[in-house]
Amino acid sequence: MSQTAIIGAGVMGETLLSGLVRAGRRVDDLMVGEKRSERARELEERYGVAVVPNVEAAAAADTVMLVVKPQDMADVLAEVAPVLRPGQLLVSLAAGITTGFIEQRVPEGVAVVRVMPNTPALVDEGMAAVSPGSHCSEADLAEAESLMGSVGRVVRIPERQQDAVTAISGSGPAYIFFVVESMIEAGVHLGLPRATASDLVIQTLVGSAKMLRETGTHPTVLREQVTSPAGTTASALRELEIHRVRAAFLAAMEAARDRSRALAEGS
Ligand SMILES: NC(=O)C1=CN([C@@H]2O[C@H](COP(=O)(O)OP(=O)(O)OC[C@H]3O[C@@H](n4cnc5c(N)ncnc54)[C@H](OP(=O)(O)O)[C@@H]3O)[C@@H](O)[C@H]2O)C=CC1
Ligand SMILES: O=C(O)[C@@H]1CCC=N1
Repeated sequence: MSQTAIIGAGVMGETLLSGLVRAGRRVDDLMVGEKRSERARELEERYGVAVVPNVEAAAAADTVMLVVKPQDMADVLAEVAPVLRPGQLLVSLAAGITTGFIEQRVPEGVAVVRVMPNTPALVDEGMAAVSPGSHCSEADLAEAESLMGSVGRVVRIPERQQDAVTAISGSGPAYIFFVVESMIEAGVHLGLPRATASDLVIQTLVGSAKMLRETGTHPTVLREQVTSPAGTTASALRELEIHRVRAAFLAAMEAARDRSRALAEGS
């Protein structure tokens, strides 16, 4: 079995690690590169995985997953590049960082795949979009897809779409949680106990998501089915239109897309 290293075990790195373990990857075939010793101890205790210096992880692994912040990527690549060799696969999960950025900093012949994951991977409902770099074989791409497929769905996309994907599915869970928070607060304003409001909103979200997935019906049709003439939903939706919520979503996602582009330039 090939060895996989995860460099950077924060929120997303640990999500991936836990998913790979749940999916049956042998802990002996996994390792983590981390710099904080307290965090290293925590991960060793929680998963029984070896936590080693980045250089050791990069030298030993067949596949190295880079899960550090975009702003730390250049430093980490400078640290591990001297031990990388042709035939290894680098899978970057960092927002904004292009395969070209990585390829310029590692030895020629090292394959690079760019991935945009999301946090629902924690419950095996992740959405990951993968794009090959310029020296990437079908087998490399398949390995990246297999790793990400352990924690959810995977799609292949051209790299030029990655910034938009980051704005939609990468950051997307945060928008959904923001809507959920807002609806719970509204329920509290309307006099419901917080726990009741929370239950109502979460089940409404889960039920609606399941309808979207299982019926395949367009969201506009599903929304219209809820909206009785001169009814309660029509009154609510009119307020959302007056407050330009649709336009706000567009502006928000354009801002996320632009931020992803800027991260590639190191800002
Ligand atoms: N969170 C999310 O929803 C998503 C995140 N991503 C991407 O995943 C990446 C990680 O994000 P996230 O997990 O949220 O961020 P975190 O800050 O939670 O995790 C980054 C981890 O990298 C560690 N780290 C920093 N420098 C080094 C180094 N030199 N060597 C080893 N480890 C290092 C950090 O340690 P320390 O804390 O000690 O600095 C931290 O544990 C980012 O590039 C982000 O764009 C992509 C999609 C979704
Ligand atoms: O906010 C971020 O930059 C990361 C990338 C996508 C989700 N979280």
